[in-house]
Formats: sequence, C-alpha cells, structure tokens
Amino acid sequence: MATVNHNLSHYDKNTIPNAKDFRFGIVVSEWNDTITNGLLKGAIDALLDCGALEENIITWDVPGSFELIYGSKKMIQQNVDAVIAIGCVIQGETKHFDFVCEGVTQGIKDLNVTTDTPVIFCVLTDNTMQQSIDRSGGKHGNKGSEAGIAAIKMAELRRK
Ligand SMILES: Nc1c(NC[C@H](O)[C@H](O)[C@H](O)CO)[nH]c(=O)[nH]c1=O
Ligand SMILES: CC(=O)[C@@H](O)COP(=O)(O)O
Repeated sequence: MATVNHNLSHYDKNTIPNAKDFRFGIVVSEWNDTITNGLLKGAIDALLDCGALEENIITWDVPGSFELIYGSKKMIQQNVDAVIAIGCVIQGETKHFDFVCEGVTQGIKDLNVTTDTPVIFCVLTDNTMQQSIDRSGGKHGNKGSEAGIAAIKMAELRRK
C-alpha cells in the first residue's frame, strides 16, 4: 500500500505494548532539519503516548543521513531496547541521492543483522521537499510516529 493510501500517524493503542519499561535511542540527521525535527517530534509523541518515559529517550544529532549508521551503532552501546534512525534525503542534481540512500539503507540493515538491538529505518527518500513535508506531519501523517510505534513493537519482540 502506498503512503498516499495509508496515514503514517494512524495506530491503535490497543495493539501496542506499554513502553514504560523500554529505553529508546533516537539518532537524527541535521540535513533538512525542518523535516527531521518534525519526524523527531512525531516519534517522541508516539513513544510518550504509548507509555514511554522522557528520561528513557536519548536523542543525538549527526550531520547527515549517511552518519546515521555510525550514530546508531554508538547508540546501541547505550543499552537501549531500540534505536530510531531519522533522516531526510531529497533528490538533487546528481546521483549522490542514490548513493546516500543505498548506503544508509544497507548500513541500517547491517546493524539489524549484526546486533541484537532493532534499528528502525525512519529515513525519508523523497523526490521533492513537498513530499517530505507531506510525510513529516503533513497530509500523509508523520513517518516519525510510524517509527516510534515500530520501535515499541520491536523492543517487545527483542525480549521474547
Ligand atoms: N543530500 C543529503 C545528504 N547528504 C549528506 C550525507 O548524508 C553525508 O552527511 C555526507 O555525504 C558526508 O558523509 N544527507 C541527508 O541526510 N539528506 C540529503 O538530502
Ligand atoms: C541527496 C544529496 O546528497 C543531494 O541532495 C545533494 O544534491 P546534489 O545531488 O545536487 O549535489
């Protein structure tokens, strides 16, 4: 289902574990910070709405989405139950978009494979700024909310 047919901020609290006992790490790219800050708000709001404690949420900034890989690796060492990697990559004039998107995707995938801490992929890979606006609290909801809910569910799974 494409995002246009699915509001990213919708969730049913009855289907989500209480997050009060979980610790979360959030790593946020500074590139396109008006967007990433909106994603961060969505993630934190969802975590708190589902019972997470503010003191159990650690937030770090990194320069760009490519640095989410190393930042998430270091965040895992903070003994958190899940990490949320937040970025916004927008197509420019060159192929750099392709390499950043592929690199961060593969890097976060590798962390999920090689460590025992789930790293949630909250990286917008958009053609235009408007698409990013629409997905960070705009008409399609907030991918940060989606990521926060995913982090809770994966933190619960990790304890099985
Ligand atoms: N163009 C975007 C970037 N580029 C920067 C890279 O992520 C990285 O910081 C740089 O290559 C140094 O290693 N980053 C984004 O997050 N979004 C962009 O649109
Ligand atoms: C994703 C990027 O790195 C890109 O926005 C940079 O823009 P450009 O391809 O015009 O250098």
